[in-house]
Amino acid sequence: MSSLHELAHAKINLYLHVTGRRQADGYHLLDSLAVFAGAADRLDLKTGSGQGGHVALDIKGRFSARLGDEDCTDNLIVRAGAILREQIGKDAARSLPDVEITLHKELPVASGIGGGSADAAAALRLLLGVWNLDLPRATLMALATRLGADVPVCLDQCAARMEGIGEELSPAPRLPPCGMMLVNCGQSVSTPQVFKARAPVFTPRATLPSTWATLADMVRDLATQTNDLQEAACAICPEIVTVLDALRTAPGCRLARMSGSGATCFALFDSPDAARAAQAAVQQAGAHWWVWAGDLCRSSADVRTSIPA
Ligand SMILES: C[C@](O)(CO)[C@H](O)COP(=O)(O)OP(=O)(O)OC[C@H]1O[C@@H](n2ccc(N)nc2=O)[C@H](O)[C@@H]1O
Ligand SMILES: Nc1ncnc2c1ncn2[C@@H]1O[C@H](COP(=O)(O)OP(=O)(O)OP(=O)(O)O)[C@@H](O)[C@H]1O
Repeated sequence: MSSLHELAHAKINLYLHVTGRRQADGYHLLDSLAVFAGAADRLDLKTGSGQGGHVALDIKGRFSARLGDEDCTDNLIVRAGAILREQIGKDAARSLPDVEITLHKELPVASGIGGGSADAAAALRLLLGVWNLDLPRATLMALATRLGADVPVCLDQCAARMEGIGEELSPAPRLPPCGMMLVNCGQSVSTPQVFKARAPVFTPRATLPSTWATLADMVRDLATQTNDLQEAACAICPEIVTVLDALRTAPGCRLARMSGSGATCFALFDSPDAARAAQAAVQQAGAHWWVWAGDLCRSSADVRTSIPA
């Protein structure tokens, strides 16, 4: 019996422009810069004795109750297993070992930091390894996109520019040293509801450099960009405004903004230590808030993934 582990890091949208809309299915076309924070869920996998590639899921951790009531067949981790079995076909799937996955759910659910997507991507990485599957990268990316628009970027967990509906990935500018704080007020926000509620205007694609040498350079550029979902999310969940106020007035905060479709907001600081130093002040503004401070993953060396390039 082998035991494997993967971290599923939080995805943060430093900016998010809605640039258009896809005719076929109404999905929105995006231009976004996704980065990954040290905050993460953890997946532990053990192989079982049976065969057929069944994925049994047990959920623990701070936010497990948010998923506990749901039928695990809907969980993106179980769906990742199903999509891989479907890809290789029924006959080949029959000989796959069954697995038991424990999800330690430490990221808030439906919160704009792609926790479910990161879990799905981590499950794909684990299952590819334990089932010894060698899928072409393009096939894997297509499967990931079927699981969710955020899943492709979560496969590598490297900072990337996301375009298309999120599945067209290109390298991000080189990131400067900095620290990050994440705050979630505890209210789940539905991604489709936020997309539906936004004003029907589009923002052009951003112009990005190849490198940001300093945080000041990055903040100067980010200040000219927006999260086009922030206004709609604030209307649905007004406590986001309180969170943003607390972040903006925190000592050392250089920029504060909402991530994804909310409600989680992030703030950038000069260093992880500067972010951690401001944590208590922000927590005071909302005792029930989830507040995390630390590092941004700045290169692939900061995350452990097992997907070949
Ligand atoms: C807002 C972001 O978090 C930015 O990174 C993502 O675009 C959302 O990614 P996700 O949660 O993986 O989204 P999905 O599960 O694929 O889609 C949820 C719903 O959001 C809307 N949706 C999502 C992505 C997109 N580019 N356009 C959309 O309109 C659709 O109504 C869709 O039914
Ligand atoms: N493993 C999982 N973790 C979190 N949510 C999951 C998981 N599996 C299924 N879901 C469902 O997916 C939905 C979105 O969850 P998630 O936490 O990824 O949202 P999000 O942070 O808003 O994502 P995004 O930033 O990609 O929009 C939730 O409503 C939840 O019920």
